[in-house]
Amino acid sequence: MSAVLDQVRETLGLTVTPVSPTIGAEVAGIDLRQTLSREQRDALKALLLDRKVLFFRDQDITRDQQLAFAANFGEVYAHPTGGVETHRAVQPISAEAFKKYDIRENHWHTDTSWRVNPSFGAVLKAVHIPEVGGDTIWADGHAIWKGLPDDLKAAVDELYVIHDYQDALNRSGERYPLTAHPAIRTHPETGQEIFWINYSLKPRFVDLAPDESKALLARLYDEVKKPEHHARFRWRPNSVALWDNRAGLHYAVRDYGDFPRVMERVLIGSDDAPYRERKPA
Ligand SMILES: O=C(O)CCC(=O)C(=O)O
Ligand SMILES: [Fe+2]
Repeated sequence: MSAVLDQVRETLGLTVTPVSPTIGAEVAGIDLRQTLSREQRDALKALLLDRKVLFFRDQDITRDQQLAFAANFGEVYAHPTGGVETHRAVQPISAEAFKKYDIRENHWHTDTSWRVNPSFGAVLKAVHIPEVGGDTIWADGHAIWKGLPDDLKAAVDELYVIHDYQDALNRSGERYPLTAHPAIRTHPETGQEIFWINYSLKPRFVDLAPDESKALLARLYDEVKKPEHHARFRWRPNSVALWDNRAGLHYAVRDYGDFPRVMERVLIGSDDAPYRERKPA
């Protein structure tokens, strides 16, 4: 495992348990109710860059503490669909909360990709876990890119994808312009090539005919779905996840029937680091 993990274990007494070779780790030995020291914050940031998503158990944090934890990594962003009554930037994630939109989290997606500068990441807390099911899966965008067959890599390398939030929100009456991002982005901090297509926002490739675009997206979706690229998390009450939205995709599994499932999410700012142009392969 990476040097970052060894260093964090030694210097801060954290227990870091990777859940796959490249993505995900459970982190114990830290209390998210407390203000983080600079060393703790820097260590978690380094771990996050390395692991792409971090999981914490038994963190009985208030909404204010969740906001404060998120703020260690950037400015908190209030999503336009709104927050809980008491906190505008704590977004309820549940069937109930999404009733008036066409938003579904059981597509492979990235968060707020309709923005010119999408979010850096998010802190998600489990509030009410269904009796069965309701896991969340994160996919390593770099592993997806690396695993693409050469012809797919070449086909997608220079393409831009449309992110269409208007369609998802059409029942809310709000208006959003279309945004385009490269299908393969360079991560602004790690420099990794990241497969970054949001399948929940009616993706289509700029410069491809609709049929061609659809066929290519479908072939790529098969790559995204490969379990080898995934870290799957089984929630318990007071579980918390922190992910780097620039590093891959995620998917909330809708396998809990009518059991209620309630999560609360704090989005972390925009990814203000400039998107570097990718060097030709
Ligand atoms: O509900 C979940 O597990 C994840 C939902 C999601 O996609 C998000 O919070 O960004
Ligand atoms: Fe999401």
